[in-house]
Amino acid sequence: MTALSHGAGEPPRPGSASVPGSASVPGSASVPGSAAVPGPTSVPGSAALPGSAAVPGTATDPGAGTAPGVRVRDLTVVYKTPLGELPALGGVSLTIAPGTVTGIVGESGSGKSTLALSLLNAVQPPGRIAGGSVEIDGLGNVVDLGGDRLRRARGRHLGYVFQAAQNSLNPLKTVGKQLLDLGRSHEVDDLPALVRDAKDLLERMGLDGARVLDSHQHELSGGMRQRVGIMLALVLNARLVILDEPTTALDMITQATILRIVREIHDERGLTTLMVTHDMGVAAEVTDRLAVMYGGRVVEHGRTMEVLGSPAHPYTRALITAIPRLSGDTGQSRALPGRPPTLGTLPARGCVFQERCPLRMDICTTVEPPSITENGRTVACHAVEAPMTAERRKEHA
Ligand SMILES: Nc1ncnc2c1ncn2[C@@H]1O[C@H](COP(=O)(O)OP(=O)(O)OP(=O)(O)O)[C@@H](O)[C@H]1O
Repeated sequence: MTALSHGAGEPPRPGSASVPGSASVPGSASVPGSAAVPGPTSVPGSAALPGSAAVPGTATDPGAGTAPGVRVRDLTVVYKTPLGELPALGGVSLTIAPGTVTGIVGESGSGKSTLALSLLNAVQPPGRIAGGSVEIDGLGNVVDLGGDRLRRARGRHLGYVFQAAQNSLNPLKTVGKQLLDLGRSHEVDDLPALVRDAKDLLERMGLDGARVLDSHQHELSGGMRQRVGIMLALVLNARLVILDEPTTALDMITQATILRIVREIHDERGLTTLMVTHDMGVAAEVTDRLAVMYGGRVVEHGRTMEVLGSPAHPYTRALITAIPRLSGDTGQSRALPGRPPTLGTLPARGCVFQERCPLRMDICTTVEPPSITENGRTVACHAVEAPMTAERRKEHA
């Protein structure tokens, strides 16, 4: 997990426990030690959609108003370690269809937060994007964006909440004051409408909107602050929303409720949403597509119900078997044996999952499996690929 630090609008450092104030909030003036916010200027696609409380007076932006698609290609992100630069993402490719909610699941350290940060070009030292591209409709390749263009893009197009959102607010200002700062920094000219939208969002998430806007950070519980973080990510009406475990301070039932509400807002406003989660149950309920990560790779990606209903990759199968309510048999559920790799223990060659894989073959120790896509499902596994190839041969015989 990761946090988006604010102060200077600096993005977060994945994996670093020491990131101050995290979850973030697009746009807005930052105050030292405050939650802040990279990315200024105007509000993304504010054309009102049915049911949405759109932000009025916003920019005329070519990418605004429609849900963007995202194409990640061969993305490699490395972190500097005592052993040298090691890849946290090793050539990830992932296509996110416009208008979908895509869940990213996988054990701790699999690279979920690093991937989410890369979509904002927000990987911080000691990490860096070492190769590949992230094409976002209306924005282009964000890996090539920098400086003011990048800050503007984050505000206009990208709403985001990173984990630990509860620590990201400015302790010196009320939430309402921070909301107004956010609106001004994005050139929202109807600030009263922005406040109405914020209240509406907070109330949908079960809070007293007026009271929360009048409160300082210390007057709110962790779960309330996380909901404020979600509100701030949505209130500017960005069309691409990136949520990295935004509800961990909430109990399980409230988490599920809030994510259901996020899903409703996604549908009403016509967004593209990426949601990092540890919770496969939540993923099953609110996502359209699921990408399963392991060792800095996307090992399987497809329609959520298909991935969960008939997992192809042995890692996906193991993940599902480890969760009783998904495997449907509490007697059968068991923890995945072994440990996920760290940057220093990733196999130098072959498949990243080889050490824990029940289907391991000789080739798995020497050749990295390619990602093969069939019928909307992408799987990177030699053991899965062999039967698929045989099937294809039969079909063409
Ligand atoms: N600042 C850093 N310096 C060195 N290594 C890092 C740093 N941040 C992340 N990593 C490493 O990169 C890999 C991917 O980390 P990342 O935080 O993206 O995983 P994750 O799947 O989001 O994990 P979690 O579920 O625990 O948040 C891990 O091995 C992690 O230890």
